[in-house]
Parts: sequence; structure tokens; C-alpha cells
Amino acid sequence: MRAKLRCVRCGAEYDVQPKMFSCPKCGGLLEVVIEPEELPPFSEFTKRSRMKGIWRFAELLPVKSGSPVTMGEGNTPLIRLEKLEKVIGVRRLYAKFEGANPTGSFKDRGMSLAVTVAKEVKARAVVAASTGNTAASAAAYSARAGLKTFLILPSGKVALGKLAQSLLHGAVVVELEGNFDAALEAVKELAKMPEFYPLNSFNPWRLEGQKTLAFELFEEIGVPDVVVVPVGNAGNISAIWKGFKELKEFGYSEALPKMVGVQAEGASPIASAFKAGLNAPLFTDSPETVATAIRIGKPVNWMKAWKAVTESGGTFEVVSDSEIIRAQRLLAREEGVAAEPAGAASLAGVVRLASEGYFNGDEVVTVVVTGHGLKDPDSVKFHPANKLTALNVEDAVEKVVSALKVVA
Ligand SMILES: Cc1ncc(COP(=O)(O)O)c(C=O)c1O
Ligand SMILES: N[C@@H](CCOP(=O)(O)O)C(=O)O
Repeated sequence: MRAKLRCVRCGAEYDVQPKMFSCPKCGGLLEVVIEPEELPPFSEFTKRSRMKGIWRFAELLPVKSGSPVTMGEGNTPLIRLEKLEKVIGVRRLYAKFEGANPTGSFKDRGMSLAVTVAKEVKARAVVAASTGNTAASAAAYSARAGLKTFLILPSGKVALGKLAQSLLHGAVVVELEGNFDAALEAVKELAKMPEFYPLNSFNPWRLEGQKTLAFELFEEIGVPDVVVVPVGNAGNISAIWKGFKELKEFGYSEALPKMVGVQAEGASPIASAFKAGLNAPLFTDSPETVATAIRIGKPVNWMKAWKAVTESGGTFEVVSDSEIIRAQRLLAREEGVAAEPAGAASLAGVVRLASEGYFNGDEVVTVVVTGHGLKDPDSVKFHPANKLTALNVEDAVEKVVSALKVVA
């Protein structure tokens, strides 16, 4: 591995140790510092087969693996939202649709890398706490790698599709009477044991996979003015910012985007504190939101995310559950993009920021739509449904003809 580890709190640097996840000096989280030997022109990455997934950016990744655990993750569509950009009032608005990943969320980028490391360090088993998407992704990638998978989920709070994925891939699922934050505590305990390799985002190797989203944005549209990301455990926004910083550091780009993190009102320990002018989050023991994926009260990566937003000159925004549901409907019914509620929180944030006069009208904005609508079929109940029943063929024809008169 061509890399070292650096503490984001005190700056201490360490040689790579496979299971070192926090700073021995101050307990801060670690980040991977990559030290590329030779870098190709960026066009070289573009020429490589998309079936390589995140691994087509090999020189910018800290792991050199002959046999990475991959399913062609990443390379997700960047969809222009032409109707919404007019209403919102920005020059161009794009959705980076992470729902198009192999298991339907952005987690696959990170899981490809972290499971590859787990395999290389010869872990006996992998473990993750999850609100659902990390679990689904960990279950799939670990199955592919032949690793035993243990998942700790908040009981009754995981969307149906995600639970089904985890079970389908054969993971052992522990439903915990407690929230995600409690589940993560259990994972931290298990990670101290030699048998278990953790796949949550306090593991900095996972975030190295997730930074590739920045590379793909740069490849398609250059550096956007603003990148908007839903925030839960706060790893993804940190990873994407790291990706943009590396593009600049290694001479590929000159600009950096503003990073905007969006949290749901009932689970907004970082965003509420930021907006109140504090300099640390207000952790909560009882997070609540319809966007179950980001129902997190004590985001482990808060310091990395805080730095991403402040260094980039961006901001955090808080949105209500009804704003999230409205954004889910706008994406689905105006633009054809199916997002789970948390995935639509980024658009909700943009709508809210526009109403507060944040944009000058000339920006190129990208919202990261983090998870597919199929993940959370129950969320359909929040939207008016056009559902009719028919007794036979004639009745079906008549119902459709009459319905056309109503909608026309
Ligand atoms: C669909 C979805 N969106 C957003 C997030 C937030 O990502 P992060 O935890 O990296 O902040 C998560 C997980 O937390 C998620 O599953
Ligand atoms: N939304 C996440 C929460 C866990 O975050 P992680 O980045 O630490 O894995 C999930 O899908 O479980």
C-alpha cells in the first residue's frame, strides 16, 4: 500500500497498520494520505473499461490489488434536471444518481475497496452497523469475497428493500433494540477482536473508494460550483471533498467546489449546530426522520465533514421531513429519478437554500442522489397514488379512457 495514515484531529502521522482506525495519541479519526508514484493524464482513467468500477482510478487509490472485489461500482449516471433547474434558478442542476450502483447506493464504491482490504488482511469475518444501505452493500461485496458477514441493525427502522438485500446475500443480521448509534458502538467493540474487520466509515479505507465520485464528476462536467450531499454518519461528504482536494493537489484540476451537507430536522446534530454558529455538533440520543438512512444522532465522521464544509466555503442545511418527501416527489415525477427519502434530501436542501437566496443563478450545482427509490417501497405511501382496479378487459379499457379525460 502506497499510503500513510493521518489523524484529522491532531495531525499525527502513522505508517499503515491494517486495523488502526483511530489515533493512538488523541483518539481522533484517521484519514489515508496517498502517495502516488506516477500519475497518468486524466484521460487515461476515462479510456479504461467501466467494468473495472472504482479501480479504473487505480493510481489515485491507496490499495494495489491484483484481484479487487468489484462489480463495476461507480460510473453512475449524471442526469441533468432541466425542469427543476429552471424552477430553482441555477444555471445547471445535475443529479449524480448513486442508486445505479450494483446494490443501489453509493456505499458500493467504498465497500469495493474496504472488502478488498478485508480480504488482503485475511479477515475471518466482517461486521457493520447500518441503517440499511451499508448492510446491503457489505452483504453483497462480502459474499462475493467469500467472507462471513455480521450486520447490526436498529430493529424495525430499516427499509424493507435493504433488509431483504442483506438477508438475500446470506449475512447474519442482528436486530438491535436501539438506534444506529448503539449498533455502531457494538461494531467498535467487535472491531477490537482479531476475527472481525469493520466495514463502517470510521474505517478510512472505505472512504477512499467513495472519493471516486468526485473523479467522475470532474470527468464529465469539470468541478461544479456546488456539490450537495445528504449527511448521516458524515463519511460521504468527507470522502467526496477529499477526492476534489486530491484532484487539485495532483494537478488535474484548478478549482474546488463548495460542499453543502444536508441533514433531516429530527436528526441534524451537525447541521443544526453549524447553523447556530457553534463549532461542534449537538449529538442527540433520539434521532428521528422519515429518511431512515440518515437517522443518526452521533455521526462518527462529524469532524471530517465539518472540515469539508468550512474549508470549501460551503454550508450545512436542515430540511424537514415534508421537504424531503416533496423533493422525492419532484425527482420522481418531474425528472424520472427514483430516490429513497434520504437520497432526495440533497434536492430538498437545494430547494431550501434557493428560498433563502443562497444561489446567484449562475451556478452549476450537483445533488448527490445517494440511494435508489426501490430501497424503500413504503415511502410511496407519502405520495398521492393513481391506482385503479378493473374487473375484466373491458373494464380496464374503460377505466383508462375515463382516467385520460380526468388527467387531460
Ligand atoms: C441513502 C443514504 N443517503 C445518505 C447517507 C448519508 O451518508 P453518510 O453516512 O456518509 O453521511 C446514507 C447513510 O448514512 C444513506 O444510506
Ligand atoms: N446510512 C448508513 C449509516 C452507516 O454509515 P457508514 O457510512 O458508517 O457505514 C447505512 O447505510 O447504514
